[in-house]
Amino acid sequence: MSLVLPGPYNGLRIGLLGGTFNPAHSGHRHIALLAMQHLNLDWVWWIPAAGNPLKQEEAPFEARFASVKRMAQHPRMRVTDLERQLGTRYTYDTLRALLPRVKGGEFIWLMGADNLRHFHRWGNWDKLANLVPIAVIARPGDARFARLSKFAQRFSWCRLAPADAPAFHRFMPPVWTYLPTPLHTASSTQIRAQAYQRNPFRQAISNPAAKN
Ligand SMILES: Nc1ncnc2c1ncn2[C@@H]1O[C@H](COP(=O)(O)OP(=O)(O)OP(=O)(O)O)[C@@H](O)[C@H]1O
Ligand SMILES: O=C(O)c1ccc[n+]([C@@H]2O[C@H](COP(=O)([O-])O)[C@@H](O)[C@H]2O)c1
Repeated sequence: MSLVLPGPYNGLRIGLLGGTFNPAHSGHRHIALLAMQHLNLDWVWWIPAAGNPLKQEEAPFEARFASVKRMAQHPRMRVTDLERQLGTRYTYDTLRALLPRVKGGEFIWLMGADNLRHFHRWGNWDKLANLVPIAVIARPGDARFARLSKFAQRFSWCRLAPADAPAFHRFMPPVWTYLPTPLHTASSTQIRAQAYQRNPFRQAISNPAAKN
């Protein structure tokens, strides 16, 4: 199967920012910009999830994709429907399908600190950590959940200091870092809740009350 990639990758360092993006917001852009800066990324590829295995009641892919397009306007950011093309939902499956097709590129998985807390519930989470370096970016919330997470404990031995993270390429995964960057409070849940208060009928497709 041929894959339409969002841009060049050979010899380049690319951050992969997967997300449900229901909708994309300025917090996502904030972490994409910080990751670029702290990890010396050439590009950030935003990957709207085909369907997050741990979430229900997502808005249609097309609407989420369009919201990412608006938020990712930057000369070194691209949006891709890779998961749609690959037919994958689990990140492990996405990366296993993608990485062999983009040899010559250096890829880093980007995620907010909230995802560390439940990372051990992701499909093949420990094998996933063996596929790519992972950069975790600070997010408001109780930092203990990240610090005490199964992931942080299991992989404590291969955690790099933030200053060493631009040298990810010198290490075989598993390797990860936690970037204690300035915080941004935006959240999709909050945006959906505000939209719902303004007009409950129009928002029925992603009623925040249905999430928990
Ligand atoms: N304000 C933020 N600061 C840091 N990371 C964030 C922030 N918002 C989202 N992220 C990260 O961006 C990625 C995609 O997030 P997602 O699309 O789930 O947004 P969200 O605001 O967390 O959504 P929801 O409120 O619906 O759970 C995740 O890795 C998440 O941790
Ligand atoms: O593979 C999994 O089991 C898995 C579970 C939860 C989330 N993910 C991925 O993690 C990324 C961020 O998810 P989210 O819910 O924070 O938007 C997105 O690309 C999801 O597809 C992946």
